[in-house]
Amino acid sequence: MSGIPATEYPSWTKLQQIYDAEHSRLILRDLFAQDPDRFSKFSKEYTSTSGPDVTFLLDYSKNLITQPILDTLLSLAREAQVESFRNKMFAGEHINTSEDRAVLHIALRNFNDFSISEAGTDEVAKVLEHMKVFSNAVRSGEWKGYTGKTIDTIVNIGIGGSDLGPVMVTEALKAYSKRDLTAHFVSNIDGTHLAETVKLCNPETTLFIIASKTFTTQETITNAESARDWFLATAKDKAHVAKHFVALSTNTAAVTAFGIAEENMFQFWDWVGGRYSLWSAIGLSIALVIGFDNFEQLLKGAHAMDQHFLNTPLENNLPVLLAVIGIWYNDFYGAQTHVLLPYDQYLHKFADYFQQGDMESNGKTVTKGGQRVTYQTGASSVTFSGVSGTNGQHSFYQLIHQGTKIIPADFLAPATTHNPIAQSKHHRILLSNFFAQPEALAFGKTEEEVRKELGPGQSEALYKSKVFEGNKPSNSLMFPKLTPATLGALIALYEHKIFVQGVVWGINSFDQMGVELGKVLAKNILAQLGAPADVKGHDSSTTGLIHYYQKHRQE
Ligand SMILES: O=P(O)(O)OC[C@H]1O[C@H](O)[C@H](O)[C@@H](O)[C@@H]1O
Repeated sequence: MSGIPATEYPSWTKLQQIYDAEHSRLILRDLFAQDPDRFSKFSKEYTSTSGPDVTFLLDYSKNLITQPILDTLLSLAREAQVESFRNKMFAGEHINTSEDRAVLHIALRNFNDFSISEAGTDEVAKVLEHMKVFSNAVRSGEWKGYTGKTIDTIVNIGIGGSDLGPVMVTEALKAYSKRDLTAHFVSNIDGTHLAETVKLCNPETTLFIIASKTFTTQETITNAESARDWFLATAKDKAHVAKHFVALSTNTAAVTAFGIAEENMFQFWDWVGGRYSLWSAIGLSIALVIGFDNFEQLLKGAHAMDQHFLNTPLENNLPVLLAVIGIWYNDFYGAQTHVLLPYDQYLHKFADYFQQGDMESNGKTVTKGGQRVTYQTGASSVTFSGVSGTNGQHSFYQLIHQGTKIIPADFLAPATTHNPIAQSKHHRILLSNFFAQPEALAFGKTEEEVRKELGPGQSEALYKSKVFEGNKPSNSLMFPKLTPATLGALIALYEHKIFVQGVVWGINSFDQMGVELGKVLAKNILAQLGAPADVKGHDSSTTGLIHYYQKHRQE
């Protein structure tokens, strides 16, 4: 985030030279054969030094790197002043320069460990207490709906960062959930999302949580207003809204104007980016589903990872290692994609979540200094979403194994499952795939092996089609069990990875101007949808599409 183009660092030039001279010789089969200690050299175990016990193993030995390459990648990080910018973030400096804001999601899980002089950071504990009292009251049944019934359903209405984090975490920690409280998440402006959700709700026992940092997001406010209409169609009296609607926001004026009392508003601050907000009041639905104590464990697990990131030399710093290895593929191998592949059904939304985290943070073409970059950013950004476990193997892995593209992958899995059904037979099968896939990707299958396997007399085309070139890189990350604290640490690990990449690329990882443009354009068109004559100022394609809609709509 220095704003200096990455190409100006001496290590960038050196990496390009190394790539040009050596990449054809960087063959994982050979690298492993040459060095029996490769695994121990290129893997690290993380153990938390504060808070709840969290440990995991990061194996990065199946990457197309040697020690000199890794050293040069780390030099690049040093030249880009990653350490200094990391310290600035933790100190509350306004590193989000385009919006002149601090970037302090780390303050939300800091538990007064280190002091930060930014307005609002002193209020974090108060909001956490508010969340605790409220979530306990709802979970215990003490908080009643307008007819005196206990709340049994919550509906979080939010989009982007005000949706994806709570969705991902409540799914990931379902094993810790309160079974008699059902949670729904409505994000899409498509009325179908709300309509299908309220079909499952009883207005007397449903609590709506309106989650929006700005409280101006069109989708969220429209969904919230329609939810309120749906509720009032039964409840009639507007005074009942207070028992069934709460807000999570930085915008008190807009929340009160909507009709939600200030005491039912959970505050956060402009230094919390939307895609980094699950640790804030935006996590209220998480606290409701898994209980406040577990929510606190999530925060503490993340805080311990923050300390690791802050205090560990770069060569042992796990977010930094993931970041620079990602840069190696993105900027020197030209990789367009990076996949997150959790072998854990509970983590089936993990990639969805980091799609926003990575792509909205680092999908930028200009540096902080305003120069257009000449290299790829937002790298490792496109993730395949919605899959976990072996499901992906039966859909898109073919392209990773035998396609023409290089797609680096991160495999994640727990050693122990929360659901050891059939004496953990399922889990052993799952994990055997977790071990087998990175191995197959790295080492492939040679033509010689295929010929031996198939025997003579087959067509040449068949022999060739069964060859796996291998040399496809991956990281493997294994943890004992998916606990709230472990999940917190994993999320923080990837958050900091994204931060480090942004610093090296010289971009601002904390604004999202691209998203803003879409909002403005849609608003203009919305005003023109009435009649064909209103449709003005568009290209012939857009005009044609709007005219087709106007001809065929039935409202
Ligand atoms: O929480 P809100 O203010 O409603 O914003 C919701 C989302 O809006 C936009 O899409 C931003 O790019 C996201 O970062 C944000 O999470």
